[in-house]
Amino acid sequence: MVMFKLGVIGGGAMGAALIGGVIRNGLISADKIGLVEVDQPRGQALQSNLGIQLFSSVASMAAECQTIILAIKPIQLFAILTELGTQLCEKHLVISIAAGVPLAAMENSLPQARIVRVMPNTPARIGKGVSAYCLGQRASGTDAEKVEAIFGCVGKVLRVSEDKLDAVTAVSGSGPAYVYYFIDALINAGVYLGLPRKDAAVLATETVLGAAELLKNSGEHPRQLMNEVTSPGGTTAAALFEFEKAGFAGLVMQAAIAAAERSREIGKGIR
Ligand SMILES: NC(=O)C1=CN([C@@H]2O[C@H](COP(=O)(O)OP(=O)(O)OC[C@H]3O[C@@H](n4cnc5c(N)ncnc54)[C@H](O)[C@@H]3O)[C@@H](O)[C@H]2O)C=CC1
Ligand SMILES: O=C(O)[C@@H]1CCC=N1
Repeated sequence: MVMFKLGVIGGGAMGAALIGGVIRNGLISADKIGLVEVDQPRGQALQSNLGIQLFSSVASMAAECQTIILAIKPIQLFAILTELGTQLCEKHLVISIAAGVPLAAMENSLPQARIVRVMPNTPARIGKGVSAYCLGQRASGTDAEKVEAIFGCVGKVLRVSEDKLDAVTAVSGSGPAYVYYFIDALINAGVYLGLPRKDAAVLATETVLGAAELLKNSGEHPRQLMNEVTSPGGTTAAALFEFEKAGFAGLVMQAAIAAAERSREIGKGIR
């Protein structure tokens, strides 16, 4: 258990996942975690379910919490930075998880605070996330340790340079949605072929989980593991031929490249 108070602005999908993980892992006790959430019923539900403190303004939070996570959408971020600007001093560490928004823009808005940018993902909800972070100019090695401790509560943590964060967003930030898209399609294929939807869902989900675990644990190349499934003249070869003809690999790459490009646009304030 560490002795700092953590403030979170925005208790949505990611904010709630982070708070839950930090409490579950015993890094910070619930009474040392504060939340500002404009959606009052949501804020109150998180307060009563998790035992955290609700603040009515970012100013009151900043007066009590020197480590603050910004878990609002990029479009909401600058209004919050403006509100925070006069409240923060060099003792504050601000951690932004907003997609696209560069450190320099936040450092301009908050000239005193130390800032870190992190890109987590939604499996953080069950402690199976992966996050990549980069330090702002004023942030220290101690700040890096703090970020690793917080995000380590919800999964793996990597440090990268800021120029890699759009790519990280495209691969792991948005990545869970690509995987669900694929699983959903595989379930529908099973249903088309006559499986009950419930069975198709178990088969598709366990297949993705098992294949990912095997890839991770074996250390083998994905192609090697693909070859292991693909018998000469067999069923898998027939399926993979269809993927090849449709340009599936190129499509996945194009989709991720579009996500990275959108992250860069968000960084430039393009709606
Ligand atoms: N959802 C995802 O997969 C990921 C999201 N992110 C980033 O995390 C951030 C949050 O995203 P989500 O949690 O998905 O969004 P969300 O919409 O689920 O949560 C945002 C929360 O902020 C609250 N909020 C809005 N304005 C506020 C204000 N002025 N003061 C206090 N609370 C306010 C909303 O009521 C909502 O509960 C975004 O910047 C996004 O780019 C990063 C990685 C993954
Ligand atoms: O779609 C988005 O903008 C956010 C960032 C990464 C995942 N979701």
